[in-house]
Amino acid sequence: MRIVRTTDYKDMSRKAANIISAQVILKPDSVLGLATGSTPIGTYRQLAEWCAKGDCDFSHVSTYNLDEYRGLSHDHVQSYHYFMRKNFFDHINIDLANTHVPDGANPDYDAACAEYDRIVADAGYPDLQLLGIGRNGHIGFNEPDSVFSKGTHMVNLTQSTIDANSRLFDSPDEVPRQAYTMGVQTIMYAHSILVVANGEDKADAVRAMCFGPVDPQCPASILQLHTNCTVIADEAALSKCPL
Ligand SMILES: N[C@@H]1[C@@H](O)[C@H](O)[C@@H](COP(=O)(O)O)O[C@@H]1O
Repeated sequence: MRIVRTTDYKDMSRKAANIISAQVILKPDSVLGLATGSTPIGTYRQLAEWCAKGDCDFSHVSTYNLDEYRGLSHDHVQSYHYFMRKNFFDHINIDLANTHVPDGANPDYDAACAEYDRIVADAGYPDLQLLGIGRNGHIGFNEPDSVFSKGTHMVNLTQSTIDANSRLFDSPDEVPRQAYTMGVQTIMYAHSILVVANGEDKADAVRAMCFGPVDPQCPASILQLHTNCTVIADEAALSKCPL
């Protein structure tokens, strides 16, 4: 696991965007695994800026998002389908047909999850998987558990995740209680992984991810076993790490 320290959120976002941009320059038909949350927004903005200048071409790229709330339509403003269009896809030259997000609108979770596993596997798994990290060490929506999850599956969100994500909804009651997420094993199949983290409220999770025991109680800790994983984090997020 490589750890890159950045001064602040902007610096983190630019460095992460540089790595994604290099991936796409070196392999124009890259398969990218993408994440939601507030952390990667700056990375997406930077990439969109470079794309507008002609420095980064997404026309042959395909994308697979980690997760989606169960029960939200694709155009619901809090859905991750909507989030990705608003924060990234609408601002780059990607073919929307090549973008994929688990189908939270399909109430049949077995079918929705099996279908997503199939298309991610058919794509050969991401060349680069971008990840944020939850305050409790979750990745995608893989919450602390007694085992590491495998393929795409439905999860019941923990109260701490519901509380953390409620800032994006009008009221906590509106936050969906369930989601579909790629499993930890699928995430580990990515050929390279890039984790972005900023702010003091991520410091415990970042310490557990990078220096704690590999334990499903901190799902991100398994990334220590990935052979090509880079963590880009600001001073505050790294403040509890023994560096
Ligand atoms: N499912 C997403 C995760 O993929 C994301 O990493 C996490 C942290 O979000 P933020 O970056 O807003 O702290 O939030 C959500 O739970």
